[in-house]
Amino acid sequence: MLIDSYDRVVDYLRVSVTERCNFRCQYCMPEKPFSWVPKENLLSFEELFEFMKVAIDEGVKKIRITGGEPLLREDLDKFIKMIYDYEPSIDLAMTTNAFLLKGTAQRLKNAGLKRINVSIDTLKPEVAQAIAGKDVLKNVLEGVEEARKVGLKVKVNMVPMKNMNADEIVDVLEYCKERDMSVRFIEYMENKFAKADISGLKSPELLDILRQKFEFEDEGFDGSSPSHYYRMIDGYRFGIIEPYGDDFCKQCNRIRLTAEGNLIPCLYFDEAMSIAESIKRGDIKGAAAVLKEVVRTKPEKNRWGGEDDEASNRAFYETGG
Ligand SMILES: Nc1nc2c(ncn2[C@@H]2O[C@H](COP(=O)(O)OP(=O)(O)OP(=O)(O)O)[C@@H](O)[C@H]2O)c(=O)[nH]1
Ligand SMILES: C[S@@+](CC[C@H](N)C(=O)[O-])C[C@H]1O[C@@H](n2cnc3c(N)ncnc32)[C@H](O)[C@@H]1O
Ligand code: SF4
Ligand code: SF4
Repeated sequence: MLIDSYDRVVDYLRVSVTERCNFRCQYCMPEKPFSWVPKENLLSFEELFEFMKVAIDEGVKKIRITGGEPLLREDLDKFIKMIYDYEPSIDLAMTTNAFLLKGTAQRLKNAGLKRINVSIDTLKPEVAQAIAGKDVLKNVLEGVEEARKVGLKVKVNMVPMKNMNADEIVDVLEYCKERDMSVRFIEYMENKFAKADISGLKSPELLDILRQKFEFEDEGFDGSSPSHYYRMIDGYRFGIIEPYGDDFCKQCNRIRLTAEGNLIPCLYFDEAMSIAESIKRGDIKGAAAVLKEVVRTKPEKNRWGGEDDEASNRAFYETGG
């Protein structure tokens, strides 16, 4: 079992398979194109899998494939099948923008993927275009329908922003509720790659808007999910992810692996250790030692909105959010 210095059990590995993305979301990516990490620096799926076996053997029970946009990486279904075949009981999930999901959902499901979290920030085509930098909404919504049809469990993430999509909070919730998909509203996290003038809605503002339309009760945190959950009278649950509080850090169970093989103890901080060398050498003991060291050095909590109002230097498209 992997246990950090604050007695937290680490059993959730988020794996970013690429930092590349077909969207340029205002809150995540710079507007101007930039140079990506060269493809030769990426670990192959076989190499990533070698490390994942180590992590599973050490006690990881939940694996999330993310990015950038994970569906941009070829043969993702084969990678998912490798993980599933090694340990079918793993909670095997993916976070995606869903643009390419219509043509891939069935293959991913057949390979062993159990559930997906999809970003839907708006239901208006022109707003989707403004946020993502291209006309994406039709593909996204078709991708979600296909995923549901093939039997993947779907959750939705929305980042509500003032003067952008804040007036659609109720609409997005209703869209999800009608389809029995849980929605989580994510407070915008400041980072140096986002468009400078974004102003995100904070939890009290979100709750005020939702209370005008719905009745619900505070359910608190659910296990180790970063989301604070609320339950409506009819049983429907929605969540709010509040990184500016650090409540969910107390039960943090996660580490992150980038496509280049950097193992990251905390989403907020720059620190990371590479497993690439050990894995390429076939040094499984070395990779396991790096994993244990990263878990040992996991910080207690983030510093978003701390005394100095700090913002993260980390790119979410690199770490996978
Ligand atoms: N500050 C902080 N935010 C996080 C962390 N994990 C997830 N988030 C935020 O929550 C967003 C949604 O996460 P998802 O990729 O959907 O994964 P998840 O919430 O772990 O998924 P579930 O297993 O379905 O609960 C991320 O993109 C981040 O914005 C974390 O460790 N710290
Ligand atoms: C980095 S993306 C990667 C997966 C996929 N491309 C997607 O968008 O779902 C993962 C999550 O990070 C969230 N995210 C990115 N930048 C963020 C920010 N500045 N604040 C809050 N959430 C952010 C997105 O909304 C998305 O739900
Ligand atoms: S949030 Fe996801 S879809 Fe949007 S730019 Fe970042 S990685 Fe791409
Ligand atoms: S900010 Fe760091 S410590 Fe807090 S939940 Fe996220 S990864 Fe864990």
